[in-house]
Amino acid sequence: MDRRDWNEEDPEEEHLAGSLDTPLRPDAFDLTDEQKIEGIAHHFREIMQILGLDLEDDSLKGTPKRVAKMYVKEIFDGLNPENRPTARLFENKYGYRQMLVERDITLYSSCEHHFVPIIGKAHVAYIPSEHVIGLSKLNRIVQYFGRRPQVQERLTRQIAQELRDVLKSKNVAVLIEADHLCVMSRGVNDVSSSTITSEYSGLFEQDTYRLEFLQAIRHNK
Ligand SMILES: Nc1nc2c(ncn2[C@@H]2O[C@H](COP(=O)(O)OP(=O)(O)OP(=O)(O)O)[C@@H](O)[C@H]2O)c(=O)[nH]1
Ligand SMILES: [Zn+2]
Repeated sequence: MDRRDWNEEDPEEEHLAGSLDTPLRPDAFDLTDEQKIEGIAHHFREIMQILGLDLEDDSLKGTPKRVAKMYVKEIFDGLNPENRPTARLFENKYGYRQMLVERDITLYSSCEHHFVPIIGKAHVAYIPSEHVIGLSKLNRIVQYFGRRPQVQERLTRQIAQELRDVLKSKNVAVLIEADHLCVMSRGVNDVSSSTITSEYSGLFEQDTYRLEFLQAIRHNK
């Protein structure tokens, strides 16, 4: 049996293991956005027709195109690497060496199993060394990876990995608390449960840093 099933002796190796990539087809970028919108609108029209909806109806006739645009340009535009946020780094002239926590970042994503919303909050933290990052870029990174069909586990890890890459530091923490509409509004119809996922690396593997982070995100404004 794999040692790591029982004993996380090498946490660094552990957090780097596994595939973080959103599964994409090799031809994922062959079509332009306009071609994607046209294709999705065509197929969505068929879905609506099969459901028995009257596409001549004033209110419904624009829906296939509306949904297609929403997929390509809004809720799934994080599939397009061109939309990856550029992370503005500033020299850490202030010599700030403590934890920086950006908490309560609004998170919208979509469940890749049911294509319905995941709504929640992301909390991220890092410990600066040579550089600090523009605050809004933390929100933008969360937003970018949220705008894909996702499972919360992968979303959490993609955000953490991006922060490590951008900041060139392992000292990163990410915690997401979210409601899954696929759990709330259908299936088990549970409106009270929510899902918490996290990733800690570098100094955040240590209890003191992790607890400081957890305390910071629980504290009321
Ligand atoms: N691990 C994980 N599971 C998720 C996430 N979002 C949705 N799911 C689950 O994905 C599972 C899909 O299971 P299936 O049995 O194939 O789908 P289903 O028949 O619609 O399942 P029910 O939701 O139980 O009705 C469900 O249990 C969902 O709750 C997520 O972010 N992470
Ligand atoms: Zn789902």
